[in-house]
Amino acid sequence: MSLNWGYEAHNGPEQWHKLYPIAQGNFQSPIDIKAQDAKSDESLKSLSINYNPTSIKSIVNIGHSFHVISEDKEDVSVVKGGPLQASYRLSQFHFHWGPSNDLGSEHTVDGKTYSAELHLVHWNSEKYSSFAEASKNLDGCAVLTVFLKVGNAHPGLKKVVDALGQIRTKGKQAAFTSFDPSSLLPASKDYWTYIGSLTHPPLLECVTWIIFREPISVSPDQLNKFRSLLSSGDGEKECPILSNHRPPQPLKGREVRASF
Ligand SMILES: NS(=O)(=O)c1ccc2oc(NC(=O)c3ccccc3)nc2c1
Ligand SMILES: [Zn+2]
Repeated sequence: MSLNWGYEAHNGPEQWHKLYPIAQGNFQSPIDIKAQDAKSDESLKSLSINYNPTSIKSIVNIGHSFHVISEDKEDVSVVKGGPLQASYRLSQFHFHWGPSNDLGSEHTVDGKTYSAELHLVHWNSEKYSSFAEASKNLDGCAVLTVFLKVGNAHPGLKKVVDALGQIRTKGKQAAFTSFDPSSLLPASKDYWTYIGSLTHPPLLECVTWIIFREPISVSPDQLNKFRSLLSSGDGEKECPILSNHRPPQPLKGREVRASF
């Protein structure tokens, strides 16, 4: 496998360990959450999520997905509380999806897949000075995760989906401002949490995962707009991003806690 890892048979999740041996590590993500094995933990505080729409700046096609970039030079959009021992700064958010609506999420719940999964990526700005530095540490990152269940169109997703036409090909970037990521969170803040990794290379084991139990809705048309993004660059043969989800990885004895 060359350095350009992806999600196809020749460069996908089953090949990643050849260049990234940590892929076979003991704290890999995603996982299948077995709801009845999750330990209800009264000591888990409620999450304090404070997002400021002014921190959201741009949207970029990174080839295997798209990122909505948050300005992270200061603590403007942050999450703390819950399982976190520090304040974590929002760096970017993105989604994972599949070729059809019956799969696409990375985490699963009792074997159930959702149509897509939102990751809001944060890094510990109390201890580290950047995502890159934080990602080298077990307490470096926190990812808030929301499942997307196919059904009605989600109003909060509309602005994101409508911007995808401006970043159709790999490397394209567009201004994307005054967006409140909180509009993508479910009403209930019940969550599961466990220690794991980034779900694609460099697969670093630096993430406190916080996964909301309640999904938000997404319409088939909105999902098709995700799939209309191209992994190919301008002028190249068009190659749509139909799948960018890693399958669940071995739990290796880790505990999953529930806030509810
Ligand atoms: N699917 S995931 O586990 O949420 C996941 C997986 C791999 C990731 O690599 C990065 N890098 C940056 O955000 C970054 C931001 C600024 C500078 C350098 C890197 N975020 C990731 C999230
Ligand atoms: Zn992700």
